Amino acid sequence: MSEQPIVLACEGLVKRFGGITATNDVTLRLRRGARHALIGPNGAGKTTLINLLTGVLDATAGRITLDGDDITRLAPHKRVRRGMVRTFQINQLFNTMTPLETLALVVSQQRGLGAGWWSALGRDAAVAERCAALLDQFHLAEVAQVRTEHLAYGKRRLLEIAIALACEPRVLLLDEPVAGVPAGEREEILQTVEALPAEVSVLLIEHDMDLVFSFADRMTVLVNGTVLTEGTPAEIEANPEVKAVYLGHEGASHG
Ligand SMILES: Nc1ncnc2c1ncn2[C@@H]1O[C@H](COP(=O)(O)OP(=O)(O)OP(=O)(O)O)[C@@H](O)[C@H]1O
Repeated sequence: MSEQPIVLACEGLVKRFGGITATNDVTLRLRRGARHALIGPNGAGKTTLINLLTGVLDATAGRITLDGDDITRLAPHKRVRRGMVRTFQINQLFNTMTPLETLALVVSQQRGLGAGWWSALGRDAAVAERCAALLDQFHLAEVAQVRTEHLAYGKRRLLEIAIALACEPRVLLLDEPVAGVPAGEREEILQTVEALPAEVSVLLIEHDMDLVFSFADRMTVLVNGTVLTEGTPAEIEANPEVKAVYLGHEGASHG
């Protein structure tokens, strides 16, 4: 893994909100095909960092590069076009659409078919095939025609990841995929996340330590906006500083 080139990097990234430094000199490097987790207690600055990487927030200082190109000041949609995609919470989805319609919209948009998405699904075999493959991959085939507002919560979270993947990302920022998902529906999401395409570089932000430790081959621990340490899951688990930070929180041990 260490031989793989760096796809996404931030160097010395800083974000201040008035007197609060939410991101403090953060350097992070994501290699091609990475399974990298970003963890940290509540308020550590994970959401702020994701917002900086995606361009929702402007950095106060520092630099972000994608495939070596400086994207620090690039608009969010242009970062998506360059292959960096994040998952979005369900409340931003079209609730009255079905998973099939939603994916057809994203896939046809992605292929430059624009507003002709619905007829594209009927006429364009490639769009229909891609939608069918995504529905299959994300365990959504049997609910493909069900309006999203009627889907079980776990299925909605799967649809969120399917939508992100429909954008053909090279870098996927996976934002708390199992947050709020009932126990009985978690396994399906864990399996699906494990089965994401190997060539896609994934940065996972997650509180669930079972998922983090089963998924990640590299971890960065953020505390008070600062990188406390970075390492393999074994190194992170054995690190007394990490343990101390998590005491009284959700616990950095798993299983
Ligand atoms: N728009 C803002 N204005 C002022 N302060 C902010 C803003 N956004 C975040 N902060 C502060 O920055 C710090 C980091 O917040 P952030 O939401 O990034 O943490 P987090 O690690 O994502 O937390 P959680 O796991 O609870 O979601 C917090 O102290 C928060 O209060």
